[in-house]
Amino acid sequence: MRHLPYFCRGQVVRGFGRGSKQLGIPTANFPEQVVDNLPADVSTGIYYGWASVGSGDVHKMVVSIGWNPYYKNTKKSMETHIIHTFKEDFYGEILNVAIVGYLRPEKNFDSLESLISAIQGDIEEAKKRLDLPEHLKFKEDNFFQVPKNKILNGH
Ligand SMILES: Cc1cc2nc3c(=O)[nH]c(=O)nc-3n(C[C@H](O)[C@H](O)[C@H](O)COP(=O)(O)O)c2cc1C
Ligand SMILES: Nc1ncnc2c1ncn2[C@@H]1O[C@H](COP(=O)(O)OP(=O)(O)O)[C@@H](O)[C@H]1O
Ligand SMILES: [Mg+2]
Repeated sequence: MRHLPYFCRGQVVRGFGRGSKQLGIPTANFPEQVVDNLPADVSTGIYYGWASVGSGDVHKMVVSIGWNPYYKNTKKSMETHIIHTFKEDFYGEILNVAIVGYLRPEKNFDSLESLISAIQGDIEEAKKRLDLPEHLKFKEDNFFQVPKNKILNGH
């Protein structure tokens, strides 16, 4: 496993629309290119860390990297659930993430309910761990100090 933290940003794209509708847990999906550029030593699995949208506030997050065995995806995805209630969707905006810790490997489940409760467990565990000083410090990292014009008008 790579030495964390791992920082990355990219545009939020559409996935299969399952996160909100089937699970009640929306996940902001990164484009294929961002997923393909993950270092080989960032293994698939469920991680936690910090995230912000554009130049917005930094929130706790959980992120899933892999093939979603429950849904048997054929393409690897990287999906971030931000632990915050947003007023509206933010497709097309830049999502900034700092992955600071690993929770567990991806698993298959025998029901949707079991998948949902596993994810809810991940969220509770992430909330606790992110309060530890060793993780809390990354909330203030320079990575998140992005000037507005740089990220809104792009690249
Ligand atoms: C914290 C977290 C843990 C997850 N764990 C698993 C898992 O163990 N197995 C799995 O098949 N999918 C897992 N998922 C992925 C969900 O299946 C996925 O978010 C859902 O299919 C939504 O996909 P969509 O963005 O394409 O709509 C996890 C997602 C999150 C946010
Ligand atoms: N707390 C949140 N965390 C992640 N995405 C959120 C959140 N609140 C709203 N969203 C929006 O919901 C979208 C993800 O919903 P989801 O059902 O997973 O659809 P998709 O399959 O298109 O990724 C995100 O792209 C974002 O615009
Ligand atoms: Mg999603």
